[in-house]
Amino acid sequence: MEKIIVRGGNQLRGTVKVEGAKNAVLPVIAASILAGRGTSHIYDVPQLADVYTMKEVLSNLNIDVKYVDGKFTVNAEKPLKTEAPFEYVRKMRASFLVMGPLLARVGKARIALPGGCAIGSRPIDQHLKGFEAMGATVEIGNGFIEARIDGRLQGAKIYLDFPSVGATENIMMAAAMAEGTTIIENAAEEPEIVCVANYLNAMGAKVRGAGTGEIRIEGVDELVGAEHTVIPDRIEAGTFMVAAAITKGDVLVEGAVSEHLRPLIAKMGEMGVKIIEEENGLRVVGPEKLKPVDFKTMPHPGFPTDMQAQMMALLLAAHGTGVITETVFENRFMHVEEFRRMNSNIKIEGRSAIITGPNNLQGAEVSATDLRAGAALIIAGLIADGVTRVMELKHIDRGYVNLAGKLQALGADVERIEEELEEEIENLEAPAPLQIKSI
Ligand SMILES: CC(=O)N[C@H]1[C@@H](OP(=O)(O)OP(=O)(O)OC[C@H]2O[C@@H](n3ccc(=O)[nH]c3=O)[C@H](O)[C@@H]2O)O[C@H](CO)[C@@H](O)[C@@H]1O
Ligand SMILES: C=C(OP(=O)(O)O)C(=O)O
Repeated sequence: MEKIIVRGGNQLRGTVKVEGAKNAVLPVIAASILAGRGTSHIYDVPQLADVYTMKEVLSNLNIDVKYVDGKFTVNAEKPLKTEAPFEYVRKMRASFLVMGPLLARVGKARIALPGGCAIGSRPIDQHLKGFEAMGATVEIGNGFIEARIDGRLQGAKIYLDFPSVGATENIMMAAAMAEGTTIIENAAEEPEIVCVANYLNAMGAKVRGAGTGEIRIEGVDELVGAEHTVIPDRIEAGTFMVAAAITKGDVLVEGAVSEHLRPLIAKMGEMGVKIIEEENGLRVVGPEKLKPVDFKTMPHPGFPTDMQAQMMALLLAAHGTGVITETVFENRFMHVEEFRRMNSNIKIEGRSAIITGPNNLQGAEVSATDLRAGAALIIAGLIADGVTRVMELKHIDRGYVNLAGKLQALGADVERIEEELEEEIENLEAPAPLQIKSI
């Protein structure tokens, strides 16, 4: 089993480059199913476990997919299969994003039910409500959701009860080839939605208003393959920003887009972190003494839930008490137990975590309960006394390319290692037992 080993105490310095956004590339790859003609070329595709899972999902649908050197090529001209089995959906909930495109292209999709995950039950009722409003029938049974439509999906007005990112994307993709106009009200406004809409439009779709709460999609008869570059990953960028700040470091996060990071920049600024906009990214300079802040996670442009755990790590180092309220997911505080193993003072009251610092963090063996929790534990390890060992790296690999290597390049004492190898190194380092010869 692999683990990441962090020895605290080093300041981060230098430049780190941000990858293409995981949460944009997954729906973009799903959207490429809509092209009945031509090949799509998608650039800046990060080498993540989730990208490989999505590649498998598409191959399984009889789609030709190639992924070489950050470029993803998709050709969906052959007759499509319509099923995404549990082995994929279990690994990655975003597999469910193929439902909208399949319904639009072939009028049928059978996808395994996503089920719950570490951060909450995560229902998909808003996706299904959208498809039903567009005329599809939806049946659930034997662990699958099957949606069908005779003929084409029909444009509809759909009000989302919550601005769900996935539901907005799934409905937007389905509506791109529906008959007539679809209006999504209370749509999610995340930058990733805009990235998907731009790709759809490059394929010939007519999507307007992405990035606002009302998206208007005029359905077209056909979409064709197109070229598209994925936006930089604002959550990866934010993760390095926090890592730089906690070590009182000075790091240029190359490719970070300030427009996508407003809530994080504001809150880190309130904590005393200096964030300077440079031509090619954001430079982050950590202060001697961090101040505490309160914040609530919210849909964009509110504070992103995907940065909550990393910011909790930063609050552990702040002088005073800060309160984090998680409103997007009902159970996204699994990392608190792991932080406690590192000697931290955190209280949970309902949906809020109360963090009092500064904490004298101690290295410990901890588990990445989800991908952001994993990143947050590594960040805490950067200032902990002694050695932090982070396990369950499969979660981290879903969303971060070479996180340990990138931190190491910035000067952190971080390495990724096989458990057996660590034992061997420890044995080598241990002093040889004293030999007493009998006379
Ligand atoms: C691949 C991807 O892009 N993942 C992101 C996406 O996930 P995802 O698209 O799954 O997140 P949603 O915005 O859909 O979910 C937000 C909340 O709405 C609820 N909900 C959602 C859909 C639905 O039909 N019914 C319902 O009740 C969820 O349980 C959750 O409590 O947005 C989340 C919120 O910013 C991020 O944390 C994830 O990193
Ligand atoms: C929760 C996340 O992703 P997913 O929706 O893919 O689980 C995340 O990226 O933090």
